[in-house]
Amino acid sequence: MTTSAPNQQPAPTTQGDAPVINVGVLGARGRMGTEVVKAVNDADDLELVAMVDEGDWLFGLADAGTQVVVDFTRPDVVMDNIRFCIDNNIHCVVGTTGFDESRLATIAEWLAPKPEVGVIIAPNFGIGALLLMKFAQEAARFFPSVEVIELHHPNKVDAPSGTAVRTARLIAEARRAAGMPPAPDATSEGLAGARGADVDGVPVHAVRLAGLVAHQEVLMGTSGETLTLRHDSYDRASFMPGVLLAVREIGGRPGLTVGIEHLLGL
Ligand SMILES: NC(=O)C1=CN([C@@H]2O[C@H](COP(=O)(O)OP(=O)(O)OC[C@H]3O[C@@H](n4cnc5c(N)ncnc54)[C@H](O)[C@@H]3O)[C@@H](O)[C@H]2O)C=CC1
Ligand SMILES: O=C(O)C1=N[C@H](C(=O)O)C[C@H](O)C1
Repeated sequence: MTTSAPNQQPAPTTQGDAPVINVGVLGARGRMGTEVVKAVNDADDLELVAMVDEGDWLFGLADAGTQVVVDFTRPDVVMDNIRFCIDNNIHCVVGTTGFDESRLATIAEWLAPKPEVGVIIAPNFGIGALLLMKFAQEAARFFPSVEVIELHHPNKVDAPSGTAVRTARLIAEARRAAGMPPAPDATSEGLAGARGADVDGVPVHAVRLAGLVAHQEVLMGTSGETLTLRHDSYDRASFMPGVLLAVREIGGRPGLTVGIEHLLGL
């Protein structure tokens, strides 16, 4: 691990002729953090310089010469982490959930005086999940009815998932753009929550089940037919190509980027 003075971008090391990116992982002992540590260690062009988890000193990131932080922590701590990274000129690839418009606006304000720093907030790094969102957006205008079901492991801290919220919002935007009225629904809820959470007019249902990792279905319906789109992450390795892509690209993408679909040309 290398060290450098805080508040300065460290000089990159090299792997052959290619510069090596110094990576720090926040939430390094968690389910996703552990997988990121493995993926970074396996990549020739990346060097793991800092592993930080709850109770560790954030300044360790700057002291180790971190150029890009990957954050998989918790919604209640992630904003402080991002603030620290921006203040210390460290690019930030964030997979942690819990971002609404107000949080995104705050990050944009923090970034304003730091035009060279990049923050990528990605609700999902899985290629299949991103394609599902894209297909759902495409299909939305053809189906008056739509519901989202997300299914996850029971240790997940939040509900609904960040991916489900993003998917529902993208579908709602596509419906509005097509001038569609709200989805038909004559049901009155006998028990609160029976129809799921309302995200921008789209019902979102959250299932928590032992044995699952991360899964999502979008159900669409019209007269006499339905369309079901489903994505399954069976292993957290599924998120790693997207995470590494963001780590490699963020240096060339200053400012705030939401989602990695543009990095993939989607
Ligand atoms: N964008 C994506 O593709 C994905 C996002 N996620 C999201 O990532 C987040 C983490 O998920 P998991 O790894 O399953 O959770 P986890 O609970 O296994 O890991 C979180 C880790 O963060 C640590 N932590 C807590 N506070 C911290 C702090 N202040 N500084 C540093 N570390 C701290 C915890 O000790 C723990 O080790 C969740 O918000 C989850 O929804 C999960 C999978 C994929
Ligand atoms: O906590 C998880 O596991 C996941 N979180 C993200 C989310 O909330 O969308 C991404 C993926 O669904 C796995």
